[in-house]
Amino acid sequence: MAQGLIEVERKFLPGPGTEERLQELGGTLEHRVTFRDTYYDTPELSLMQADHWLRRREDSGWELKCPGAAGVLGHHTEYKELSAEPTIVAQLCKVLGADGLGAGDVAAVLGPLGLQEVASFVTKRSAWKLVLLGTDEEEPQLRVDLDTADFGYAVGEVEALVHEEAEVPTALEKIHRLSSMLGVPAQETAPAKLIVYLQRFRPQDYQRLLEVNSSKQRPQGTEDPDNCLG
Ligand SMILES: Cc1ncc(C[n+]2csc(CCOP(=O)(O)OP(=O)(O)OP(=O)(O)O)c2C)c(N)n1
Ligand SMILES: [Mg+2]
Repeated sequence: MAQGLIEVERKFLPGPGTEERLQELGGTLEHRVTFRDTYYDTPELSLMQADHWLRRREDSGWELKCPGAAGVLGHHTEYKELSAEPTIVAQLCKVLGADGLGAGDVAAVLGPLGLQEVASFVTKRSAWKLVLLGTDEEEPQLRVDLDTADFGYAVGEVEALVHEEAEVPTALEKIHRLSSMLGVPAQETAPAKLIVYLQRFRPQDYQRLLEVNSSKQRPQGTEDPDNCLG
């Protein structure tokens, strides 16, 4: 992925007819791929608590997702994706309040920053692309990923990659239109694979994240329909 693009996406729960529906809508299957993601954080989950998500994806290298202007908003999320290692290291140092580690490899700063593996799982993905007919602008093209993680959780995402914040509203409008054409209920949200992994295999970490997010996002005593952990 090109450096610093903004990923705008909406997750949903795919059904048995989702691929057929994508074909009916003119979508083309780009590829089916299998990869392992390994996520890293401090023992206190300082990165995740700051809405930063560091992972090494097999065959793609290091990636850091940082919140965009919206972060998690209602049913969609907006993240900047960093993939150049010096940029990732600089951002990690900033978030974790560390100085003087230079701008080297991510692997070299894991130890000094106290980062360790917190989750690792394999995803089988079918990746689709689609141009919505009847829209004035072809860009941004929409992508739909249908993922199944090796711990038995399936999730889809409709996403657009844009270069700047000004393009986000158009991207969102298209994402919502396609989601509706795919039959995704307007109010449906689906958690990220990593969040379900933590919920199942690291329940204390999951609880900790939930508490931090709840206290950040809502006034005391109110409901939390848009909790960013989905
Ligand atoms: C509903 C919701 N979604 C995401 C987040 C934030 N978040 C949780 S885990 C997480 C990191 C994993 O992101 P995700 O898009 O689920 O991973 P994946 O689809 O495998 O990667 P891609 O190929 O798209 O780059 C984020 C950003 C959130 N807080 N709430
Ligand atoms: Mg995604």
